[in-house]
Amino acid sequence: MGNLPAAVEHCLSYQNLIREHFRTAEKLEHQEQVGVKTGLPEYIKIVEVGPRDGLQNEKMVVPTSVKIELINQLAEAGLPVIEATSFVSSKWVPQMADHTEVMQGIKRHPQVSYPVLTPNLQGFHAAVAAGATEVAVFAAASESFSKMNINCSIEESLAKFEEVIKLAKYRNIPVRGYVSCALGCPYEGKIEQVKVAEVSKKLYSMGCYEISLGDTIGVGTPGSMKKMLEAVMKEVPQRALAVHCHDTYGQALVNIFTAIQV
Ligand SMILES: CC(C)(COP(=O)([O-])OP(=O)([O-])OC[C@H]1O[C@@H](n2cnc3c(N)ncnc32)[C@H](O)[C@@H]1OP(=O)([O-])[O-])[C@@H](O)C(=O)NCCC(=O)NCCSC(=O)C[C@@](C)(O)CC(=O)[O-]
Repeated sequence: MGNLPAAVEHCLSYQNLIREHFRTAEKLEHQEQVGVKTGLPEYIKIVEVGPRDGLQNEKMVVPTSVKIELINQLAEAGLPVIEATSFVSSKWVPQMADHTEVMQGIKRHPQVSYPVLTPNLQGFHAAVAAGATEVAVFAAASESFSKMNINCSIEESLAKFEEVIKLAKYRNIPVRGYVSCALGCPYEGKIEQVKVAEVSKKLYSMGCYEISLGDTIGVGTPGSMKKMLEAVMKEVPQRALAVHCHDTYGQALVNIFTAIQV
């Protein structure tokens, strides 16, 4: 998965992150030429999401001290970005109810950034109060998933995210954007690529510095990944795109590899 020491250069503060983002963009521009020869980039940014996306799915709530130790060990292992928790309703996701304690308990490494999920202004305020310096908003390309996940339509969710992004910009806090169901939905099945591209474009236009395209239920294949990315790349610059692949059917690695090649 790429050149880890280069990835470790990633920086925590907004200024450094943005600087790094543009530096990455330069690297990527260079890679576009290298890539023509090798088909593979020299640099891959890894966003570790286990403490949030992994632990939110555990039936038993993992003790806060174990979460903190996990995040600290992931940082020690050299990961540049560790999504630490989410500031969502504890009625909806009890596994993340200890978000504030987690954020305040971890040892912050200056080279590591610790983004957290914030679905609305309430979550954003709580995240900032807990010490978050990067946040992520999470939309979906499926109306049914949006309703089931965050209790509102895609359009309504984008309005809430716009408020978060505006305030985040004002406070110099970078915002990452997710688009769930980019390759399929648990309720609607196939999702049109134009819808994925449309939601991605909206989040990017609002100010998300990176759009992570989620294969939420792991139904993607190399073929569908390639087509979806090609559709999204018409609307969002390639260097601002990431993929988030669930391994439900053992296809995550090959899908990630396809995304890297694309
Ligand atoms: C979005 C809400 C909050 C809307 O939930 P809602 O019930 O529609 O919210 P509301 O505004 O009507 O408020 C109702 C109650 O929720 C509270 N509330 C309102 N906002 C917050 C907040 N931020 N933090 C804590 N509490 C909150 C609010 O204070 C109120 O409390 P009450 O008065 O009833 O006591 C809810 O639906 C929710 O928390 N959903 C959880 C969604 C979630 O975490 N999903 C998993 C992450 S997404 C994901 O995994 C996909 C991803 C990112 O990994 C990519 C991929 O794989 O595709």
